[in-house]
Amino acid sequence: MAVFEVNHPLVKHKLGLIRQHDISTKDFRELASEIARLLTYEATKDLETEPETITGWNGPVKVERIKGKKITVVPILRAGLGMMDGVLDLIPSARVSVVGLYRNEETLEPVAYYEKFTSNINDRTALILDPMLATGGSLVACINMLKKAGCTSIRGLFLVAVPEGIERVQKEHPDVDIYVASIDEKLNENGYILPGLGDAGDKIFGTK
Ligand SMILES: O=P(O)(O)OC[C@H]1O[C@H](OP(=O)(O)OP(=O)(O)O)[C@H](O)[C@@H]1O
Ligand SMILES: O=c1cc[nH]c(=O)[nH]1
Ligand SMILES: [Mg+2]
Repeated sequence: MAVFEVNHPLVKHKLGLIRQHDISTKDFRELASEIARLLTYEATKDLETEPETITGWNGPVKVERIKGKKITVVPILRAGLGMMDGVLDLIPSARVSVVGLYRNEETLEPVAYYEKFTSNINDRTALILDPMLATGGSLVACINMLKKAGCTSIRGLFLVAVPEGIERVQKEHPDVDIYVASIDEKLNENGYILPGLGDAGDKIFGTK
């Protein structure tokens, strides 16, 4: 498994803005989407292409098109929806598969409540979307659900992660690659990422 921390200046700048404590719902949403777009650019840079000849303005012209497995985007409800528009901006024809998970606030264990996958998920690369990778429990649960459905090619896109969550996923699912805008320091006693973003779901949905 490879972990890519995307150290692009635009990503760093936008992370600085999204960490602001009094950020509005509107700004948080816009920045989550913009960073997701930049992560998508990185997470798709090794997709294979194949040559094709099309008719251009002056006759035949050789172009390239993406070949191989098509993509399904997998937002983890709720907060993952905040990254979806940014990803679909770059991959507009991707199918969307949805996983509903919430973290029990006391045990920090993930609770699954919804699953709706695109057909033929075994023929697609899954791009899991979630702003936060904390203990890693939610990501491991989501990967388990995807693999059970037959998916064999999985990547995850996150705004912020911590080393312990990454290590857990590396151990349980060494075949899954992770793209993250920032690997932060640690979890606090309530399982929140420091310095982190706070509760990403609440910030995207305006529920606090
Ligand atoms: O790595 P973990 O320790 O599992 O924590 C990360 C999960 O917690 C958050 O979701 P939350 O449970 O707050 O649900 P929400 O998106 O509905 O707010 C976040 O969006 C991740 O899914
Ligand atoms: O810091 C965290 C950890 C889990 N979920 C969040 O929304 N934020
Ligand atoms: Mg939440």
